[in-house]
Amino acid sequence: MAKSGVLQYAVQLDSVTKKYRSGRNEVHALRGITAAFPTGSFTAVMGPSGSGKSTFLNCVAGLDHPTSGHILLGGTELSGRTEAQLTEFRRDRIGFVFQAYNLLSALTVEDNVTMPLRLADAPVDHQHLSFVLSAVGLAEHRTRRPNQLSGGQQQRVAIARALITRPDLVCADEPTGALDSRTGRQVLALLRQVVDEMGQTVLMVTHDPVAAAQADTVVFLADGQLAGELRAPTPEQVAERMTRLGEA
Ligand SMILES: Nc1ncnc2c1ncn2[C@@H]1O[C@H](COP(=O)(O)OP(=O)(O)OP(=O)(O)O)[C@@H](O)[C@H]1O
Repeated sequence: MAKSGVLQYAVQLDSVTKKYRSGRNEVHALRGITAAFPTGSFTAVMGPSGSGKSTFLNCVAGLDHPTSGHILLGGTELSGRTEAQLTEFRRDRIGFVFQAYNLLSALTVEDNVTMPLRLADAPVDHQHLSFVLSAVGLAEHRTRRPNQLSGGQQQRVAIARALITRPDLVCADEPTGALDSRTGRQVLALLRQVVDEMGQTVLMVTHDPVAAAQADTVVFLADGQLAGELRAPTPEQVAERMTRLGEA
């Protein structure tokens, strides 16, 4: 999203490579990725199985180290940081939404959502908490526990938890993978709303063309390299591109 006429990027990658050693073999999971994702944008990452999507997301989120290249998140260079610095960076600057909601069953909705603040020893901004809980439609359920919620509601808690620190980036890995299609659509609409109304930046890995079509842009990976992108995509265009990349 342009601010003061200047395009700002939440995430920038410059020539990022990742090699894994697997026995005697080297696997080139990422082969020189250069890309930039504007602040306030919603991007889906797609590609055939093994194309490097998870590696890409893990490197951007500071969960894994690139072998070479640079990643800037909110203007901060990730390389050269210690594990402790990366842990702190992730906690404060990145929100995560996974296929499995990863909620703590003994805690209420509200305590799950504020967990990242407690881990950071940061005070709870109650106004922001109420805003986030309302935004995800859980204001009425703040004292419930996860087992008293539907799958879609649990994913909403996870999204609220991802937003509570006002992160530079929300990383979503198959966020609708465990949901039926109707509930999945509601969760995607919420992610869309988070981008449009809160100005959040969302990067989402998905296998689902319908999910990807909610994004502003879909970037495709094939064999660890960028293989094009689609702006304002339709599910049909995404599915057709995936078929061409070798995945039905
Ligand atoms: N820890 C690891 N050690 C060795 N090789 C790995 C490791 N993690 C990933 N790879 C390899 O790197 C390549 C990219 O894997 P990655 O998981 O990023 O792909 P993906 O596109 O997310 O796949 P999927 O859609 O199946 O989840 C694959 O060849 C994979 O086998």
